Amino acid sequence: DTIEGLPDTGLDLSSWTKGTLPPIADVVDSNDMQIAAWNTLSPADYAYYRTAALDEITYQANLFIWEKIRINGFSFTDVSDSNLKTSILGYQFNAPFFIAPAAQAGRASPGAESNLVKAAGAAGILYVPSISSTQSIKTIGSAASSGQVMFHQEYIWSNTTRLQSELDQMEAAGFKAIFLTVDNTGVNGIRDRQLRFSSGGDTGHSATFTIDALNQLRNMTSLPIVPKGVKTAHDVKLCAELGFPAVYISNHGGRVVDGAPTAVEILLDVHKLYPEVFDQIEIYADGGVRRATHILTLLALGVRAVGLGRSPMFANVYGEAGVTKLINILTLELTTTMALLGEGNVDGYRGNTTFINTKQLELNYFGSPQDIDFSSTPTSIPPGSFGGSSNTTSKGLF
Ligand SMILES: Cc1cc2nc3c(=O)[nH]c(=O)nc-3n(C[C@H](O)[C@H](O)[C@H](O)COP(=O)(O)O)c2cc1C
Repeated sequence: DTIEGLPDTGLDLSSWTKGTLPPIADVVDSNDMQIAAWNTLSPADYAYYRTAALDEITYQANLFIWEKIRINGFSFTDVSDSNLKTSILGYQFNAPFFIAPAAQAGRASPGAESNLVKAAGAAGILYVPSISSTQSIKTIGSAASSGQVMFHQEYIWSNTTRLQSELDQMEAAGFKAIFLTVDNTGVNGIRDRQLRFSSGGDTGHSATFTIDALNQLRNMTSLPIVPKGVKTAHDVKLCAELGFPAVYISNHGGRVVDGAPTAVEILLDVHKLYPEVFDQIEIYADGGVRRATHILTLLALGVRAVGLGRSPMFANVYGEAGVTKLINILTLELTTTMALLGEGNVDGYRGNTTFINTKQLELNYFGSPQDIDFSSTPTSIPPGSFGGSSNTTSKGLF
């Protein structure tokens, strides 16, 4: 039997009591974290995290797109060394995945966002708190360990006084960049599970966020801005042309436009239509990432770093220890999978489509397998250009 439509990997719930936190030792992967949260949280809190827009077609597509992709592994290579180090906007982190902005961490644990800050800081990975967090910008910022780099997410509020004040608070609290979410154009998506069980989301999103407004906003902060929630190849190209240092491909975990393509499909479109973009701008992506294989697939398609939305929120039912366990699970899955694929260095995967076969998906998405030129090398921001300290440039080994 599957729970919540997730793959059946043999999790035994027979000793669990509904409404009680199960032993953390029972959790062996990110899907188990979701099932532990489903078992523990109130229906309202669980629905708030789990919900997605309308018929949840995009939510499901995010989770199951990976089934249409085959991963190629190579023998006869030396995989005795492992390296996951990844620069994001010129800052060094220990893994190619980060904790994406997701609202209201306090629904899972009284430690709320601070738990995520501490787990990310100890592991040396990036956390990007949401502006709709339980805790304040300042409280989240002050939970950081010394030298820990965080970015902050922001929405485009129609109230520019609020917007300016929040951007100023983020800068003052030491955040190094802004992920500006551009997919809630005036409104949130309509989410049935939230309507049935939970309370409404934030309001006050600007419905007039044109390129002129965007240019005004760029003058409101000295921090680098990365548009998040870009969901067509067209807008990826536009962000490169507008001179952003990076762009974040995301359908918001299926919570905004039901029917929107997955990050994988958008990336295929970018390869087909605007392959030069990979040499111009850093690309981040998220949606349905639950396994190391999902991360490596996105890297092979030209992504620099991959976001985790729901999984860390679910893991937070165990507090900081849960988030740490989730990070450790994904790190071990990554180093194991990379060794088995014959390339122990994460830089060897970026933009290297030798590792993936997307023909079945291309047939499904474009009507026929494409002759896409996958030869471009994804870009990374040069050291120091956005205040970053150390940085490495990616170079494929194949
Ligand atoms: C409960 C929840 C709250 C979210 N809140 C925000 C938010 O405040 N700002 C934002 O840019 N994205 C938000 N997102 C979207 C995530 O940043 C991310 O794009 C998405 O969750 C990735 O998909 P995944 O959950 O399948 O990993 C939220 C997602 C969830 C599940």
